[in-house]
Amino acid sequence: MKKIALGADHGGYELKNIVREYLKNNGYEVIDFGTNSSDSVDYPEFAHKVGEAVVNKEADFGIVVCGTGIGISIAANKIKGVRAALCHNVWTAKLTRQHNDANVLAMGGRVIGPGIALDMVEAFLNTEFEGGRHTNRVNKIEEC
Ligand SMILES: O=C[C@H](O)[C@H](O)[C@H](O)COP(=O)(O)O
Repeated sequence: MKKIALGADHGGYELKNIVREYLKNNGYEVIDFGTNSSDSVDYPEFAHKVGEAVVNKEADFGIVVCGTGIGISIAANKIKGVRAALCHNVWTAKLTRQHNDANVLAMGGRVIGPGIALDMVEAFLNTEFEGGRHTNRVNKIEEC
């Protein structure tokens, strides 16, 4: 069973909960690092918890959500070994797995609706890294 780490600030809290219930209902194990209310919080805290869980292999993948997805993806990418991709559609959610071997999906709770978000989550979690010409590129990211 795939294990997914979730994190959000207040701007992503509602969408994060929708994603959590969807994942639980579809056979995934979920580690929810919060936030757990719509009270204002700072997104780096949640990005870092999710990122650490992914690089420490407590989770197979992470999903992070803030208002735009921008701040929380920037913060997640500060953790060495995290490749967080901010996506707004299924095409990019799929391609970032195939080409970038992304291990964290970032979304904007104030940008996209739950329908597209869940389709993106499915695409992200069920697409394999293609390797090949992309392997050197991903390795070069990790050398930085
Ligand atoms: O990139 C940052 C995120 O979109 C945050 O969710 C956003 O900045 C929070 O804004 P506010 O404090 O105005 O709710």
